Amino acid sequence: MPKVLVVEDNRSLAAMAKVMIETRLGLQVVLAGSGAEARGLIEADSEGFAVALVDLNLPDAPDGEVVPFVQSHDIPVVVLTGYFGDAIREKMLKLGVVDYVVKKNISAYEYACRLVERIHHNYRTKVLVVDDSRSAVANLKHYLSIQRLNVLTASNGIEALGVLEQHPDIRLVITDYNMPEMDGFELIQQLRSRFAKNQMAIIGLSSSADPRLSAHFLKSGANDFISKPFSYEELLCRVNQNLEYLEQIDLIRDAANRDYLTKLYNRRYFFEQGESVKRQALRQDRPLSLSMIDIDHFKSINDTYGHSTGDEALKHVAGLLNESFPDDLVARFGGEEFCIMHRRDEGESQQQLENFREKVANSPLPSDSKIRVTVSIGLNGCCDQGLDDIIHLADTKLYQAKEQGRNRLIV
Ligand SMILES: Nc1nc2c(ncn2[C@@H]2O[C@H](COP(=O)(O)OP(=O)(O)OP(=O)(O)O)[C@@H](O)[C@H]2O)c(=O)[nH]1
Repeated sequence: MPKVLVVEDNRSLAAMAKVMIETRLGLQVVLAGSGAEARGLIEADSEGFAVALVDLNLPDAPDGEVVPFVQSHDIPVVVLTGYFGDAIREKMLKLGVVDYVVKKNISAYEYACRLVERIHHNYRTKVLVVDDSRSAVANLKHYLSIQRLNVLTASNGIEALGVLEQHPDIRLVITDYNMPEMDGFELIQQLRSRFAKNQMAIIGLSSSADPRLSAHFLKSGANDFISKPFSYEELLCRVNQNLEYLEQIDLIRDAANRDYLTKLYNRRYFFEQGESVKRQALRQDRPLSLSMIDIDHFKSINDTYGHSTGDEALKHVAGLLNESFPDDLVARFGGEEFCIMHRRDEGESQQQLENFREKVANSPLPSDSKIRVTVSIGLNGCCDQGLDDIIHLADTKLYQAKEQGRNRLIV
């Protein structure tokens, strides 16, 4: 699990930051009460810290001396300071800290917590910078790298489209307006024909004094616009805002696609995705198979131990499904019934499903070692029938498994 280092001599503030980061972000926090302790922890730690929150004024490092040391170990730093002035701001930005937070009240810690989350996500977020000026690209790359974003570059629109072919998971494009070959507007139009606004953010960039430019960028499909020259902080805020917006949309989309209790995909998503997995497999001539899985005598679990134990059993089986079929499309179809689209043929799936069936039968519920459940399974190959028909065939086999005594697989 990624770790966060909090360097703070005030114990209650340190404890508050720890609770906030651990409960909200699920990241592990390591506390250091002094500069010396921070140095010791960093030197002793081989895995490294994803980010550090560093108090500027420590008894043994009263003037931010810890900051360069932390940075020299390639750890991004968010500075916490009780006092704020232009001199400190200049000094910290020159050092290349991610941001500085004035410790005025709890909202300062909430902001710091959001920055930690942002950096944590940025490690796996790709940004494309498109500008024909090498110095502008270098400057942006430097600023974005401070925030731990993965920066790709292109010097015009045509080159940018090529980079996107290689990296379709780019989440943010920052593009200049005036470029040879293909300018910023044409690039945005091309991008918008492939990526919707809630899939990829685009920030337009220009040094032109023409006031119509920002509106033109936004009308072309950009999410935002920055005038050159800009400060590091303006860039930070705009980039963060746009990425946060995309991630909120991802969360909403994900919540709509998943079952609330087990967090597996729901039936609607299974049908939506299943069709495209099927089409892709057909195109690439790869095998597929489909299984229906049902927990045996589930009603009696509810009746004997109560509904919450029934819920726990569902989550338990869902956990084993995730563990056993990490590459497949797994969904809760409703009640105590699950469906898997396996990216392999019947023979291979049969072996995997037998292992899974045995694992379920041998794994008691975490809360009570006396309670175990079993599952019945129907498995069918995926040929050129429709998804409904394949599900129906697997379902028929599942009922045969029930009729033949349960806790078994019928192919
Ligand atoms: N706890 C809990 N129970 C659920 C949930 N959804 C459905 N159920 C219960 O699951 C039970 C399914 O029972 P049945 O369809 O009779 O099947 P069964 O008892 O598993 O019997 P067989 O399938 O024939 O082995 C019903 O009692 C539902 O109320 C849920 O989200 N949580």
